[in-house]
Amino acid sequence: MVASTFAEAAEAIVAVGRAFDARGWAPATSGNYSVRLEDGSFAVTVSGWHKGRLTLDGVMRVDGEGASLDGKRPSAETALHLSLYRRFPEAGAVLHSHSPQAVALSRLLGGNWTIRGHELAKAFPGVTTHAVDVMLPIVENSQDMRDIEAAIAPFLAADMPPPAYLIRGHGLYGWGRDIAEAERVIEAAEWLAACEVAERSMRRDA
Ligand SMILES: CSCCC(=O)C(=O)COP(=O)(O)O
Ligand SMILES: [Zn+2]
Repeated sequence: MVASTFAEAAEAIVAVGRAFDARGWAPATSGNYSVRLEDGSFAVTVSGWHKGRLTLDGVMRVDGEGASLDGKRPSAETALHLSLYRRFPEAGAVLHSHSPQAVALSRLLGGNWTIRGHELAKAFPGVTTHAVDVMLPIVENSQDMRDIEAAIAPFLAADMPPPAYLIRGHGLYGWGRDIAEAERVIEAAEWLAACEVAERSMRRDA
């Protein structure tokens, strides 16, 4: 993990918001992004901003409990970011996208999502071959972040934890050692979700 200053993190978060919005992964005011800072606090998006139109003002600092350090209101989903940082001390960034393909897939599947036989799975940290199943959990949505944290906790506690997870009817969470790695995880999961949805519709039509 490369420790960031707040200024570096805020610039990177603004750039991620533009990139995700350009790809249709941040409609309306959806999505949120965070980076672990060198002093142990976290840079996170301010709640309610359109993530494609973020400025440095739309990024703020919270402590490890999610308390605002600058009077701004952090993302409503800050607790989900912080639980990932607690579980993975090496994680330097957490990103959350709301794409149509990830949300559609989460609604189509009754259980978790197993990615099988895809070369692109090698974009996930630690995956070195297509010949391995990568399971991304899908947990139920809730307006109470404690419900989502409790639902994902057993998966994150596993010896081989997933590189990302989905919240049903809501979106995708991915993380990495730094924002570039977290972005790669989200990009791979989003592409794989689009592929899965396309494949299922082709099978249905065949
Ligand atoms: C209209 S988006 C609903 C809230 C959400 O899911 C999200 O990702 C954005 O919430 P935030 O408080 O981080 O702006
Ligand atoms: Zn969300």
